[in-house]
Amino acid sequence: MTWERLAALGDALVRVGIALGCLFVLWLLLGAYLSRRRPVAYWYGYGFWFLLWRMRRTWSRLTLNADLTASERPNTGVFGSLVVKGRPLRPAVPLLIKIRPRRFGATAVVALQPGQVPQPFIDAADAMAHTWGVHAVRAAASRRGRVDLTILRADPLGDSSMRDLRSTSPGAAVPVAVPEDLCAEIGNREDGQSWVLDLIALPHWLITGATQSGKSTLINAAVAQWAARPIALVGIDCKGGMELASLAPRLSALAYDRAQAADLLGHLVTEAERRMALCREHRARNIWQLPEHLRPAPVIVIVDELAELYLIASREQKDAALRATTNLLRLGQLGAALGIHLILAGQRVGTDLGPGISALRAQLGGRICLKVHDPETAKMTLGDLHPDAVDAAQLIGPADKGVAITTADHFGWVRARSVKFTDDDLDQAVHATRHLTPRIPGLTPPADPPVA
Ligand SMILES: Nc1ncnc2c1ncn2[C@@H]1O[C@H](COP(=O)(O)OP(=O)(O)OP(=O)(O)O)[C@@H](O)[C@H]1O
Repeated sequence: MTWERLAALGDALVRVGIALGCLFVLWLLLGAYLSRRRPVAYWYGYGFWFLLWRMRRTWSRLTLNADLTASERPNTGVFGSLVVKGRPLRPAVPLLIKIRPRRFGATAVVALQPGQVPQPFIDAADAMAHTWGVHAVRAAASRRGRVDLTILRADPLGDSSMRDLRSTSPGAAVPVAVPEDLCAEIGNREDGQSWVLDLIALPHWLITGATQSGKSTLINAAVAQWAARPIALVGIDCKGGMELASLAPRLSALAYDRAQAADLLGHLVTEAERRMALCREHRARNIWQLPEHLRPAPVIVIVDELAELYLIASREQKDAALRATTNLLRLGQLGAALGIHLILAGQRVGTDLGPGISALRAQLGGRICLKVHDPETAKMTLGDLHPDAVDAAQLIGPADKGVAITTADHFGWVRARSVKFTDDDLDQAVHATRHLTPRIPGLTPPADPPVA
């Protein structure tokens, strides 16, 4: 090869090198622009591929260090009279497959080795998040032999700015309720989906949270949507009506103390029995199977400070408390199919409220636990359905307003954050929809604002 040809080749190589360098710089600049302006596009174009590379590169070491491997041969041996157990010499690494990008991060599936169970993978979710440098990893076993991983690239709950939740325009009368009316979108879930209170899927809810944790904000965000639909809202606020008074114009009834609550709940039990007879007569298994012209309005009973119904200071209060809590339990048992739903909120729920509280809790399939001060409330709210969620609930900090652990479809539970819904938003929604307030037999709408 002559000197000229070598020089020409060198020249060409330098030009290719410069072109590649320019492309690389352009690629970096585009990445920097997208990461600031278009985070989702950045994730699909850049972030996810870095994560994929990182997951593939670290998977074997991660499984080894976190004891997630199986052994191809038994890892016990007999030496004389001793049985020795050790680390397998040839560990079998479970397969990491189906790594797919998603808006919120990624999903992947772990194919377990024979003899492995999902629990160690669920426990090691934190180790995975640290290794891959992501916000969180959730592991759930939905199928035999598989563990589904949901990888969250960042905390999607950081922003709780209010979106337009009032999909049904307030003021527009809708004559007959349909099941979808019972869904209220109240915020964002950690997996990037909307946080929806769906009273058809889960008819009754328990919401716990210390003072200033965000209970009212969350309930009000739901109420604003229900108010715009043909749904009766009923309030029980034994703190003298202080919390629910702002809903009064749109409430079909409001009780300010335990005796009034006992009467109100008694009327609702009678209404449940009337609906039951109606369903029986028309061979319907729930109110949604009734002909439209006969279908009664769904009723949502909102109880603020549940403990106030249970705690008694004197013998006279005992009778009212017993009536109120027995009626509440009956509604929990009968209400779901009859369109009577319970949203029960409180700062503290514990076994000290009496044996009735556990029976009531068993009827409340939907759970929301905001920041609570005592482990028992977190356990009472989540422990019976999702024992592994109790620790997550206790990690919610006092500054995490509106952040909660909540019941969720296929995950079992998920972290979520409600929208920031202001008192002005609520006033607007309540006043724009007051003419939609349905009449329920036996209930009288509140006439005037309560006197505390
Ligand atoms: N999702 C959210 N994002 C930001 N701030 C929120 C959120 N939810 C609630 N807050 C704020 O937290 C504070 C307390 O909220 P809220 O009144 O709903 O709490 P609470 O649990 O009902 O309190 P209390 O039991 O004392 O009535 C309010 O200032 C509210 O604006």
